[in-house]
Amino acid sequence: MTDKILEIENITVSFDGFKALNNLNFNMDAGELRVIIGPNGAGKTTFLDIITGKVQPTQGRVLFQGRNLRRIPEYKIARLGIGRKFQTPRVYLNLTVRENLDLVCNRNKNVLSTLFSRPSSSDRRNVAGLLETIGLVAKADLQANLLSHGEKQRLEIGMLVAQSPDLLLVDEPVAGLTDEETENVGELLLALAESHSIIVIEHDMEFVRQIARKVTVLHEGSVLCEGSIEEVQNNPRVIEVYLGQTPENPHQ
Ligand SMILES: Nc1ncnc2c1ncn2[C@@H]1O[C@H](COP(=O)(O)OP(=O)(O)OP(=O)(O)O)[C@@H](O)[C@H]1O
Repeated sequence: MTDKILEIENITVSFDGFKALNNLNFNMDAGELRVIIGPNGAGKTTFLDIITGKVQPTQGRVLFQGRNLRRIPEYKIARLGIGRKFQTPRVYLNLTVRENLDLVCNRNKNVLSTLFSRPSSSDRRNVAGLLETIGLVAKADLQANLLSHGEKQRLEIGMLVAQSPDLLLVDEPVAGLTDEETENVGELLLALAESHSIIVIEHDMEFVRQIARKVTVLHEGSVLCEGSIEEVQNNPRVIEVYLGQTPENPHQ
């Protein structure tokens, strides 16, 4: 048994010779909430793609709970316990919040039987608990198209959690959200982090400060540095990469 939920060893991903990931090494303990930042084109999305099996590495390997994911198809990796939340919410807009959650809580049944049969008492408990967790109890019977963007994001995170993943991958969850919605999503992720391992990719530094314990900075397909938000923000190489210039020498 390993206490590492994820180990990424010497991963390179080449697209026609261009290395989107370049000899990248990364690992994460079970139970961690890790935030990944990096300038545009640093390789953040590709990093998630190699974990979920959407992209196969040119070189290197990904171990999830000690298991090599090489050549395992995307849908099987999802079943092993890796859930991914994309940037734009993918909820069923014509269903209510509760129906959306019912669907995933009953994912072994088909859509029609889920909608037209009475959910079992354990399913009801699950859905009630999830509604509570995502803060949408009062909106449970509202159609999802009437939710705000932030509420849709929270609903989709709830749908992901309903599938009981061991590792949650969350891609820019607060892009386009108001400050209040951003804070709500942050609180939700912090609550989920008590019982899940989570990787969040994010640009919004205010949000990163709200949720981050440990931050990994990607640059040109490799890990530039890791540490607390303060360590990372004060790292001269990070400053250089973000500003695109060498920081001024304070002694000059
Ligand atoms: N399928 C592909 N074919 C060719 N190049 C690609 C492909 N996917 C990504 N890239 C390139 O790889 C690099 C890393 O892309 P990636 O989307 O992973 O970066 P990112 O850090 O997520 O960027 P952003 O913050 O802009 O979303 C970029 O230069 C991108 O153009």
